Formats: sequence, structure tokens, C-alpha cells
Amino acid sequence: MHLSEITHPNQLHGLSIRQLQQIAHQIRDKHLQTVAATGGHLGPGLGVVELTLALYQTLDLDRDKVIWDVGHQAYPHKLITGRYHDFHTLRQKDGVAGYLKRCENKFDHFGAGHASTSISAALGMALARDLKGEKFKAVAVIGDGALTGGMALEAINHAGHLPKTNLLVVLNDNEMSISPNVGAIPRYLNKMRLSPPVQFLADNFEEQFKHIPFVGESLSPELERIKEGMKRLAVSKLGAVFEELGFTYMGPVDGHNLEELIATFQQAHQITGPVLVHVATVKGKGYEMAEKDQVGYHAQNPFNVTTGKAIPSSKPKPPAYAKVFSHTLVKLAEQNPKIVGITAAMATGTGLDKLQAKLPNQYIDVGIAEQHAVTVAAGLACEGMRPVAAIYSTFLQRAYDQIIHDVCIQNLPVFFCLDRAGIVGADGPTHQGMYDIAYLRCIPNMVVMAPKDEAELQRMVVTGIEYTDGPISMRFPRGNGHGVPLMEEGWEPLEIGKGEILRQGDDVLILGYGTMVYPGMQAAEILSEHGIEATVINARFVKPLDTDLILPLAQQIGRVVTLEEGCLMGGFGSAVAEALLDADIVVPVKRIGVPDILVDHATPDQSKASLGLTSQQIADNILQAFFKKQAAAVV
Ligand SMILES: Cc1ncc(C[n+]2csc(CCOP(=O)(O)OP(=O)(O)O)c2C)c(N)n1
Ligand SMILES: CC(=O)[C@@H](O)[C@H](O)COP(=O)(O)O
Ligand SMILES: [Mg+2]
Repeated sequence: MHLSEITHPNQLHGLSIRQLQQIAHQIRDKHLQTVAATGGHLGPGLGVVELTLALYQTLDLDRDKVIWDVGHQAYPHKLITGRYHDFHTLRQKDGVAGYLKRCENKFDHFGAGHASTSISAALGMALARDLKGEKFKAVAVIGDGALTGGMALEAINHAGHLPKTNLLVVLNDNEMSISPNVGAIPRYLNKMRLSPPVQFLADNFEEQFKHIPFVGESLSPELERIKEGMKRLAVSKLGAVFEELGFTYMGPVDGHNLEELIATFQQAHQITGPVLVHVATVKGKGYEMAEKDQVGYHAQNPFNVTTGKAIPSSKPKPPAYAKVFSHTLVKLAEQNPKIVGITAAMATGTGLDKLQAKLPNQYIDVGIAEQHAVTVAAGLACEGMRPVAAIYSTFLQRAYDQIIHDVCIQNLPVFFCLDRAGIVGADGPTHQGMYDIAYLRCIPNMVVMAPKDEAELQRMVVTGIEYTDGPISMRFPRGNGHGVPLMEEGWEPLEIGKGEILRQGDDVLILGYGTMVYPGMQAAEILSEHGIEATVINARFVKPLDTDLILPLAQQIGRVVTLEEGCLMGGFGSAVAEALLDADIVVPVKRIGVPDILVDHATPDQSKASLGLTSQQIADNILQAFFKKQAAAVV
């Protein structure tokens, strides 16, 4: 049977190891060729090909439910659940999603994208199953990185307390998060990986006794019991933590040995209560470059399969915001030993790996533990350090209570740097940085700012570091800057709460925030071609809002437009509208941003065009809203 003929995982039933190995080869090839063409996650999925095939062969997917943690490693799952022929549309607009989605496929039992949720979800389904008297197996597949997330431990704590609730947790241990995994849990797992497997101990014991004359031929029941005791002793040593937490621990199992995997899963399915099968895999298995560079091939832009090199872009790109951020932070940290950069397992994405390389004592990676990261930052601030919590906008959502409870209520000077704020593109709705303007500006004591370009980002990094009156946050987008000149040092901090006028005109007031300032300027030029002159403001701060600048202009000009790359509800436009209302300034306000919808995976440009965020669309919107003029001719 060829992979392309599989539309249901149950078609794996009855296939020989040889046939499964052939399908594994076809999965790896399809996975590699597709990601090379579209970009996406590579190492994670290549590492779980055998695990997926073995697990699914031992399950009935018309009944049983497999929940994948994060889901970035579930491309093999997608390929054997009816998406083979659409897989070339991976992570493209209207194409196959990069994570599991319940609405995409009936075998995607739980959506993810954010880590550490799978055990909770699977346990919830198992509890429902038992309440309904149903019989399906509930299986969570979680990586060693995701296991460092607090939610996973909360779920283990709960499941381990339910000896009658059947639940299988498959721990995919490849010793990697995106970067090498960190913390005591991975260290413990590694010890188990390295120790001789339980089976070896038991077999060895049997081997010793086989050669004893007369007795050795057939182990008496007593000796059999001793052997089982040896195994239990070994297991209790190897899987002590999980066994003590109420799980039956099995493993470590070679995650690329189909026979061993199938036998282990079959055994695990017979055990009552929570079971954890510890599978040792290699991230990137089967593609040498991904095995050698497991960090670099966690995810890739389109690349040449033969060379492994990224396909060069047609024209040179300005530096990525993340690069400018980390470069500036390292420069400042070299001069200020109190600066400590904190990441939650996103060292390369945030660029903090540069800080780690240069100033390892001023760098902390807490693992996938954003809540912990924020409160560690609060503790550092209590002791006079200058903590910089570099956490993606979407992942910081995980730590909302810690931001309020541990930082803002105590007014501690933590500097939050939110990368990937705004539309991120291919990662889709779970990763869009849509809500940070709204979720941060409503918290007392929090300063909220965003730069218009990478040069202003440098000034805001200095501003954030030098501001110690309380918590302060700065958002910036995924991707590249505008190519404006950058200074190597001597960045001038900004005055807190002050915006800047970029252009003057009497017909309409355009207030841009962050990434929407440049589109606002371009829209003003289009309006000018229609005889409409706009004043354009770079707001810089949404809290405190520069009301001294904005309110008199709003009163004078009489037409206000706000622009933001974030949710309209509670966002920058809301802040402006509230300020006008509180000042009894009654003027028409047009808020342009992201409406109350989920933004699906596409390129950022495609998403912006579908949301009316391009400069042409902004100009058209203003012309129609305020001047009842025909939409501007598309230039
Ligand atoms: C809450 C959250 N924080 C950070 C991330 C970013 N992230 C995606 S995959 C990953 C590493 C996951 O490691 P592991 O679970 O071991 O899976 P592997 O990639 O090794 O297969 C991280 C940190 C995320 N998806 N969710
Ligand atoms: C699976 C996951 O959450 C990360 O790999 C994420 O996709 C990284 O996003 P960036 O590519 O924007 O760093
Ligand atoms: Mg891992």
C-alpha cells in the first residue's frame, strides 16, 4: 500500500513491519519535499513518523482519540488522515493548517499551537467518556519541551490521582525544545534515556540463569517472580517520578523501532489507569541536515532539499525586528549588568540566543513556562535587577494573571518585549499577536508602547530599560523592518506618553500606532492626490495616551482615524475614542484594525489585504467614510 492510498489510519491495521517501513519512508519524503516548498516545521514531524504509525496501528481511529501537543509535529498524522493530496497547500491561505484544527479534519480531536495542553484535553475527554459509559482510548502525545509547561504538570497531577481513569500519555522525548531543552525534568528524562532499558536488565537476568545446569532450562515460578521484581525495581528507578505520581511508566522505548513501539503500545493499552510511555526519538530523523542542526531545522522557510540551504529571497531584506531588538539589548546589557533577558524556550525566535552567547550570566531560559518567566522577572525586579521578559505576544497570553498579580499590582519595573505582535502569517490564529494592546492597556501601572520602525524600536528599548517607575511593555512585529538607518549606540530615550507629528493637514487626523504608522503616511499621500490633506501622528504610546497632542487636533480638524495592527475591541482606537468621550469632544472617529474575527493562516500581506489594512484600502475607507468620494483609483 502506498501512502497516497491511505485516507483513514485504520488502513494501517494488519500491515507488516516491512509495509509500515515503506510507508514511513514515503511520509518522510512527502514531509520533506512539502516543507522544502512551503516552509514550516520539519524536525518535529520527521522525529515522530514511526511513533505515529505504530501508535495508530494499535488504535481504532473510528473510536479512539489522539491529541497532539502543539501539533507542529503532526504532519505525519495529517498525511495518514486524508490530507496527503492537499498537503502541498500546507500553511498557505485556505490550505492545510500547520497545526491540528477540529474544523479541518475529524481525526484532529483537539486544536493546539500553544504547548502543554494535550494531557489536560485528553483527560477531559477520558472523564467525559467514563461519565457517558463509552469505551474509546484517549491518548496524548506530548514532547519533552511541552512537558516543561506548567499545564502539563497540572494535568499529570490530576490524572495520577485517578487510578481508574484510563489515559495514555506518549512522551516524545527528543531532548529538544526548539533549542536544547532546559530544566530538571529534561535532565531526569535524559538520565532515563541513557540508562540501560528495563528490558535489557530483565533479559540479562534471564541470560545469567539459563546456563545453570538443570535449573536454568526453565525458570521456576519463584525465579520468574524475581525477574518481574527486578523489572519493577528497574522501572521504579527509571520511571520513579511518574510511578510515584500514579502513572504506570513504560520505557524508554526506541522511537524509531516499529516492532518495539507496537509491542509497547499494545501492552500499554491493556493497563488500567494513567500510563506514560516514554519514547526516545531523534528530532529531524531521516534528514541528515535536520538531525545535525536540530535547532535550525525545527522550522524552515522554503529550502533546497539537496543543500539544505534556504531559497535566497529575490532582493536583500532589511534586518528583522527581532535581530534589531536583541542586538540593541545586548549592547545595553554589556554596559548594565543589571539587565537580565528572560525567554520561555524561544531563544532563537526572540534573538535572546545572542544575549546567551555574549552574556550568559544575564540570560535565563525557563523552558515553556511563560507564567513562571513573568514571576521570575518580578522577583528579579524586587532585587533591583532590570528584567527584560522577551515573550511573543501570543505566548504572553499564558501569563496574564502573573502580569497583573505579580508585576502590575506591585508596580514592579519589568520590561515586557512582545515580539510577533500583530499578524504573524502562516502560524495562523493560535499565533497571531492580536490582543496585547487590549490586554495590557487595561492594567493599572502598565506603560504600553510600539515603535513605528526598527530605528524607533532601538529608542524604545532604551526607553524601556531606563524606565523604572513600574512595568512597561513594547510590541513589535514578526519580520523585517523598513530599512531605515540604524545607530550603533547613543539611542535617545523617548519621553513617556508623548507622540510625534509626522505630517500636517487640515482635513483629517490620522493616528497611527506601531506598524500602522507607515501605512497611515502612505494613505495620507494617496488622499493628497484627491485634494484631501491629513495630519498624521505617530502615537508611540497607547498608555499613557498623548492627549495633550491628540485632543486639540481632533477638536480642530474634526475627523479622526485610528490605525492599529491588533484587535479593535479594547485596542488603540478604543483608547482614543474613550479619551475623546471623556473630554466631551464629539467628532466622528473611524477605527481601522482587526475586527472581532480569528485571522487564519495566510501570508501577512494576504491577511492585511483581507482586513482592509493596506494604505490604499485605508485611503479608500477614509474617502468614503468622511468625504463621500469614490474610492481612490488603484495606483
Ligand atoms: C505556550 C507556548 N510557548 C512557546 C511555544 C513555542 N514552541 C513551539 S514548539 C516548541 C518546542 C516544543 O518542544 P517539544 O514539545 O519537545 O516538541 P519537539 O519540537 O521537540 O517535537 C516551542 C517552545 C508554544 N508553541 N507554546
Ligand atoms: C510551533 C511554534 O509555536 C513555534 O515553532 C512557532 O511557530 C515559532 O514562530 P516563529 O517562526 O514566528 O518564531
Ligand atoms: Mg522535544
